[in-house]
Amino acid sequence: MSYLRLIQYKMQSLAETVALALNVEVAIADKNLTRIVGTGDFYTKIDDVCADDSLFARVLQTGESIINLTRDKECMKCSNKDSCLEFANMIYPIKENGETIGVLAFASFDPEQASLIRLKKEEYFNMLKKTAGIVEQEIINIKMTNKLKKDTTEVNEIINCLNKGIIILNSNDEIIHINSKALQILNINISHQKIIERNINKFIKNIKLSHNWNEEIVDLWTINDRKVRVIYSINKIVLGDNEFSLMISFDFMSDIINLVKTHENKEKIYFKDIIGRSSAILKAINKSKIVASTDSTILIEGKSGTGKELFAKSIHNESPRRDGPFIAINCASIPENLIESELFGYEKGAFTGANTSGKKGKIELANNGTIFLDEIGDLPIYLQTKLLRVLQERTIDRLGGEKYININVRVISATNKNLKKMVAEGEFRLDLYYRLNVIPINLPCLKSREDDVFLLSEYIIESLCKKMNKEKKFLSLEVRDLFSKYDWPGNIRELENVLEHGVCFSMDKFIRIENLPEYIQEEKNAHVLEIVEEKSLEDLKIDFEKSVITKLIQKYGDSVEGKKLVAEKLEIGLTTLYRKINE
Ligand SMILES: Nc1ncnc2c1ncn2[C@@H]1O[C@H](COP(=O)(O)OP(=O)(O)OP(=O)(O)O)[C@@H](O)[C@H]1O
Repeated sequence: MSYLRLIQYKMQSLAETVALALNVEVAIADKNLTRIVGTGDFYTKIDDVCADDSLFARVLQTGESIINLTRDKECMKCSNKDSCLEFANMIYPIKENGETIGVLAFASFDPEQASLIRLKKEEYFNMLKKTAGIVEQEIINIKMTNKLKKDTTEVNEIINCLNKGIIILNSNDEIIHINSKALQILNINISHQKIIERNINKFIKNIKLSHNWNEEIVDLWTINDRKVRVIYSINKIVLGDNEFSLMISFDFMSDIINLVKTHENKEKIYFKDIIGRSSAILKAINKSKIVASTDSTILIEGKSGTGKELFAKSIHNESPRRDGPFIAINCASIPENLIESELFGYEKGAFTGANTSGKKGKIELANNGTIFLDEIGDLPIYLQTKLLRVLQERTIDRLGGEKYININVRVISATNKNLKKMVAEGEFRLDLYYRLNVIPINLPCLKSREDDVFLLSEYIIESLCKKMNKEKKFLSLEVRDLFSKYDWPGNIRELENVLEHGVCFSMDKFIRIENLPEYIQEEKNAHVLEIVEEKSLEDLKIDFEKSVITKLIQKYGDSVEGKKLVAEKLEIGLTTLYRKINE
């Protein structure tokens, strides 16, 4: 629809006023030569299309005005000349951005009117020009209004998409935009329309608007007599003519904390980050890769430090839920009286000390993602029943809540306890055990993982050296020997700790026994005693000689120069040293 059409009624009334004041008839035709406004004889011809060889058409084509006061040769070219009743007319182009989009005409249908126009030609032409100017201005206004409406809709659309509360104020601190998240956070029982143009202080009592711009501020706002802890920032937006508005963006502090926790857990770990080539670990990785693409409930069993959390994260990050949250909760590390509210959340006022606005539980936070229930064997038996319902019905009810909330989570649980034994002893619900143990994944302990201890050591040492800004280090032969004999009750976590100690205290490129924590060194002595009891004195002498030579070569180097030094230290000839090395 053309802009002229949009302002048709307004222009009709303008035309009637002008016609009355000047004693002429007025018409406006649009770009398609359709008459859209008309007074007098023109009125009955509204919506008629003018001839395309008419004067209207010519003004449209050339963009030049025409004054035709005598029905002279100008009219002869018009195919409508025989039925035309006009005695005189003047036509002016209506332009928008330099383009002619219509025409405005003054015309007379009786001789008296015509002689008036002829008499006051200049004044009439001036009025015609001014009236065309009014029409053009009106078009600009309607365009601006349309654009503003569109901009407002766009701004609203944009700010509604933001996952933050956004309020925009004008220079009188009145709300001119507010997004749905803000309405939700403020929990104000008032419609969007009713809040617009109301002063911000009516809703947020103690908001400080004169703060440093763009800085994140943590503060307590009073909303509906509730104190709410928020983090907010204010940006000043300068509009034309020194008009400015303020944009307040804010969040509940508790939401931010939950978000941070969620992201902490969402550290991107994939199967490729799980180090190991032993058949036992490869079996676990392959099984996990297959189940990652499904939504099945998984139970990861393994001793402490075997990588249960690492597996849970990899499964999540390589599952269709990878873009959703990964929320971990350790059932053993939270005091028993807090587990229920941590897991299931609570409604406001559910118990003394509860957050006044209620709180989402971890399961609810994991909606559309994965909940990782670590150390599930430590979940108190009365909560096992509640968890069972979550697994069966996929709904939760918050503490003190009256309604069930639908949730869509994948459950991965982990344990280092023998759940089957716990079931037999009545410490774990059998039905819950079956629900959790749909796909069991068993993680092998480090001791049973063949040479993985060295592969893992290499990987861990490399990342530790990078972290500590040290040159690349290697395990000495003695340490390798110890590592392969040690039981590793703390599995990979223990290996990480032992190596951190080693890297920290090693002064050259080898990590030696003396660089390791003392309890491991004692372990070595225990092994020595075992060995002493098992071997003859002659064998022990050979072993000792071998370890001394190895150590000295590690210290002075494998070069001829290094070996000369070693022979000197041991007060033996170089040939004897070579023979011993060969032996
Ligand atoms: N295969 C592996 N490759 C690399 N790092 C590993 C591997 N397995 C475990 N780790 C590392 O060992 C440490 C312990 O792993 P994780 O926390 O996943 O074990 P866990 O079985 O969940 O332990 P816990 O039962 O004590 O909670 C982590 O730092 C982890 O990155």
